[in-house]
Amino acid sequence: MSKVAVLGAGSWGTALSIVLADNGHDVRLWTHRADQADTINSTHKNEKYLEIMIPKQIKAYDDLAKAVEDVSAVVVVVPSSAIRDVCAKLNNYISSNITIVHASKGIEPESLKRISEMMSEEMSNYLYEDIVVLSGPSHAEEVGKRQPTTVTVSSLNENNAEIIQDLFINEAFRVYTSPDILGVELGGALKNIIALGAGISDGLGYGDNAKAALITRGLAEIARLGTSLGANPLTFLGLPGVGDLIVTCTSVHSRNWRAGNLLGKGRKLEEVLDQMGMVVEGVRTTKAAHQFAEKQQIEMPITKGLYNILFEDEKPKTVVDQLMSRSKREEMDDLAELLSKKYS
Ligand SMILES: NC(=O)C1=CN([C@@H]2O[C@H](COP(=O)(O)OP(=O)(O)OC[C@H]3O[C@@H](n4cnc5c(N)ncnc54)[C@H](OP(=O)(O)O)[C@@H]3O)[C@@H](O)[C@H]2O)C=CC1
Ligand SMILES: O=C(CO)COP(=O)(O)O
Repeated sequence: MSKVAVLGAGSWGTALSIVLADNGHDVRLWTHRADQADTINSTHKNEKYLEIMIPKQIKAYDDLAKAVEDVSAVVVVVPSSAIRDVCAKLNNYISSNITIVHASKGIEPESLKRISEMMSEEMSNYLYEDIVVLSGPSHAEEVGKRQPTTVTVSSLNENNAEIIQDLFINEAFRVYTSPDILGVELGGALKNIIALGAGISDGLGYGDNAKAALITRGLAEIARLGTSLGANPLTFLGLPGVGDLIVTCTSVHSRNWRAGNLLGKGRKLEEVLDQMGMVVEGVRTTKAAHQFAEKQQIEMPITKGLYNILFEDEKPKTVVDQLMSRSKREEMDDLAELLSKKYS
């Protein structure tokens, strides 16, 4: 049994706490809201975020210092926009013998940093190499019900990845390892852009053909950006790539798909985000990926279309028409080249 702190009491932090509690660990769920900590401790519910009973051995805290006291591992699972703030505070209370994993999905606009990079910048006690990421096709709503789920953990420090694998793995939650933290983080972040697109497509009333096209050509964009940075292209065919694309583009649980769906039905972005009440990471990540693609001159037409819908007030239908009337080309040209370079 280990003492583990989970930082972030939204839907994913709550679901991951349940997995840890099922594995017999002493779980401290930290929230920045005192009233939410009281409610969780007295009712064992966190209804705004997850409609499920929370095991009694999960204790909620609003005091970060107390939540991380004597723990052997910390799971950071706040929205990407809060990562720097939370990790800067965390740095005051922990030392490098605690294993840190994050389960958030995003890229920071302007700096274009991944989550593990932001974390190591904010935590002087931690090396980038030691941080672990947990990612894969895993909606909180199903994990909370103990439905079969598979994820991947990755770190340059193989030992740390295995510690996190052992912490979480159980009969309903199967955890693989991967050495490709770059690919694992990029796959998890970038699929949210495509999920917004899939929601928009459904909202416009398009069918399965359009969604399959978005998933497949979206994967090509993700792999193009990822391999240009040095990720293993095969990572994008695994759970953090295709796996997460499928689950997020096809599920009504997905916040990104749901937000896209409302946009496709003609609603305005601000209105949609207000209504969601939960983080829609794809919006921020679209901005970051678009900036990256422009800077590095990487072809990402779906991302560009999404950027135009979200930030330039372009009509979704116009973007679909533009994507469908691009000049003709071979399907695999640059991807085949990337793969052959990697394996030649
Ligand atoms: N939900 C899911 O199924 C999955 C989510 N993820 C990823 O996990 C991350 C978190 O997502 P999710 O749990 O769904 O998000 P939610 O919107 O459900 O919850 C976010 C939580 O973070 C809290 N929070 C926001 N800002 C801060 C801050 N500065 N300090 C402390 N806490 C803060 C929120 O508090 P408040 O109530 O005050 O807003 C809320 O409790 C995202 O990156 C997401 O992509 C990954 C896989 C699955
Ligand atoms: O990353 C997720 C599932 O793997 C959750 O996606 P949403 O944030 O779109 O719900």
